[in-house]
Amino acid sequence: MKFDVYGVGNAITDIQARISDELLEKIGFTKGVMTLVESEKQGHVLASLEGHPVNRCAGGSASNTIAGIADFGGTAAYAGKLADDEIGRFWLSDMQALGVTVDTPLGTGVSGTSVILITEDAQRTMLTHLGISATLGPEDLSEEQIAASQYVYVEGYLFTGESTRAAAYRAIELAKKHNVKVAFTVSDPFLIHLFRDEFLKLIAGPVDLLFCNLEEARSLTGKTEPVDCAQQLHHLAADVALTLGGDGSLILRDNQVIPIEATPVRPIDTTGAGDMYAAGILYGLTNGLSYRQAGHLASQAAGRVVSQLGARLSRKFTPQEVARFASL
Ligand SMILES: Nc1ncnc2c1ncn2[C@@H]1O[C@H](COP(=O)(O)OP(=O)(O)OP(=O)(O)O)[C@@H](O)[C@H]1O
Ligand SMILES: O=C(O)C[C@@H](O)[C@H](O)C(=O)CO
Repeated sequence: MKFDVYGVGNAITDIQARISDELLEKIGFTKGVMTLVESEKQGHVLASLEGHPVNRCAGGSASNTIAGIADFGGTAAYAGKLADDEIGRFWLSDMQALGVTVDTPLGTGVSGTSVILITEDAQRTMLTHLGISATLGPEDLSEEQIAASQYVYVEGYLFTGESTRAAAYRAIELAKKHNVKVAFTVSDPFLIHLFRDEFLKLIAGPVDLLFCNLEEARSLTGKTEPVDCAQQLHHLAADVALTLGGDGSLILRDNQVIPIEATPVRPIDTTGAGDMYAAGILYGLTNGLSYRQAGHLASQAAGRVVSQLGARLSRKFTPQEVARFASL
């Protein structure tokens, strides 16, 4: 079996609710970022959502990207840790239904969940309890599957734990050993405050393709203008995809700046926008598209996920749509 992409991440199930800014303020978490919390805290927050419809959906940053690649018709494998509980089995069956290879055995404990609060501006605020996902370690990776992949995709969230950080480094090491490209997503601005030097070392070292959003790029570079941020990062990494929310994205490749427009949509929920964008780029690059074509596909895919509730596409792309969007 050959894979377009092998993903490594915290396997998380999302529990989503749409709430007002007033309620978010009352709950008291920073809007737009991910905060790690204990499950008791999640329970208190969920209890305070009385009367709000709550929806459940498989999630996790790298796993959303891997699911997106499968949605386009790509081949993918994933390493992430789930418990043998109702949520873990739900997550796994969702991934397997997409044809994604996940060989990490279910463990004992509690599966990771993220309570995602979506405000009227379509922004998402995430309260994540990692549970067993934090125990993913180097031993959970498949060297054989990594060697059979074109890219390994590593999420920055893995750096919040010793075991998951070791898994990230091992995945990168195995990728390099087998001449597999390394793609890395910064994941969240708070991680840069904790791991700036480490991330910069990775970006200037083994990372072949970097994904980040504008806030992350500004924080990494100290620059303000998107193109200045992207160019500075491109001095470090061969390929850079800088996302700019509703303003689209910039792809930098061979000292060339490729601007990609956003797809005009009515935003409902931005959860997973960056993840789905990465799916479009990675699917495109591993399936013969140019960087510009991959960017168009990524923009269409991210636009679709922004115009619906949840991080996974509720309506998949047909092969005809993939071909049409990629040729724009
Ligand atoms: N309002 C929007 N309208 C259209 N497309 C959007 C909008 N917001 C985001 N996108 C698309 O999604 C891509 C990624 O968005 P963004 O830069 O917000 O990433 P992100 O911060 O990583 O997202 P998230 O963390 O919410 O998943 C953008 O480059 C764009 O293509
Ligand atoms: O970053 C996002 O917008 C969402 C995801 O990465 C996601 O679904 C997640 O990490 C929580 O499960």
